[in-house]
Amino acid sequence: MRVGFIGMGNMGRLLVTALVRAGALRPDEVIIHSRTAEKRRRVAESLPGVQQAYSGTDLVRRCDAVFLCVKPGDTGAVLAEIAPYITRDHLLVVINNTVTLAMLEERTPARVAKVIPSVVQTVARGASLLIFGERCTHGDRALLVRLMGAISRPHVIAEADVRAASDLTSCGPAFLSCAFQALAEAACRRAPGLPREVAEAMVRETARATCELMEQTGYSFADTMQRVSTPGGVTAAGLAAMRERVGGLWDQVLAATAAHEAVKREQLDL
Ligand SMILES: NC(=O)C1=CN([C@@H]2O[C@H](COP(=O)(O)OP(=O)(O)OC[C@H]3O[C@@H](n4cnc5c(N)ncnc54)[C@H](O)[C@@H]3O)[C@@H](O)[C@H]2O)C=CC1
Ligand SMILES: O=C(O)[C@@H]1CCC=N1
Repeated sequence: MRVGFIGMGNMGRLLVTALVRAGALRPDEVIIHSRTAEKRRRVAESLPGVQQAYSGTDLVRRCDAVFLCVKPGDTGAVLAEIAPYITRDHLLVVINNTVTLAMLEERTPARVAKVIPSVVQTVARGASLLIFGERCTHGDRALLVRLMGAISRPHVIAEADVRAASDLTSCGPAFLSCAFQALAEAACRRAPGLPREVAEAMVRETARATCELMEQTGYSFADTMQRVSTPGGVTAAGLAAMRERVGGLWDQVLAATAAHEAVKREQLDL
């Protein structure tokens, strides 16, 4: 089995590194290509045994499965180069939601799938999303579940649900960081003696421990809120203030990502 990765930016580099370090792929099973030679050289040097391809077509000819780790807008150019060399024996995997499985199936005879990773897979944690096209075989499904299972908790979902689910899993680290940063900043405005880095560390430690508490006890979010809210106490007062705004806020955030994605999909040269 040879698995190729085209695009050695943040995500391509992260996936190759995490999969090899987790032992999900042997270095000699991995072939990488990136538009910038320096980027692929750096990754190959950091992972001895990983091979470099000198063009997209070189990579496709040498691989059974190919991950397209480029930005949605660069997918058309990559496909223009590699599509003539893609056969039905290839598994073609896209890692963004803007490019649809139907677009790939139309352009190539490959079995196609979508894997939505997350930056938290740098530490081999968090959720990933898997979406399989109709041409995928049992072996393709097993392969992607095994690979992503080595570095994350994979969830197989319908393509129609990916935008919102991806807001939880792949945009999630940014959205949660934004919310946590605002919480720490609000505390610092009220407690001038509290250094910002200390407030941010307090939020991180509390977030990590809250998740561990829920995992270990089986508490839901509602259970956790109830446990913390002493009757007549301060948490309930704070939650009442939050509830006025937070539902509508997240609806707006998810509407913004969906609208942006729709525009970008319209602009694809696919
Ligand atoms: N950053 C994140 O947390 C996540 C990103 N994604 C998706 O991952 C994809 C890549 O994102 P990033 O790695 O953040 O972007 P990036 O810009 O860091 O990396 C893209 C890489 O593709 C290379 N590239 C472009 N055209 C090429 C071509 N024709 N041949 C070979 N290489 C080429 C570029 O040189 C660049 O290194 C995007 O589709 C994004 O939506 C998905 C989940 C999470
Ligand atoms: O911001 C983006 O477009 C990518 C996709 C999900 C996370 N990062």
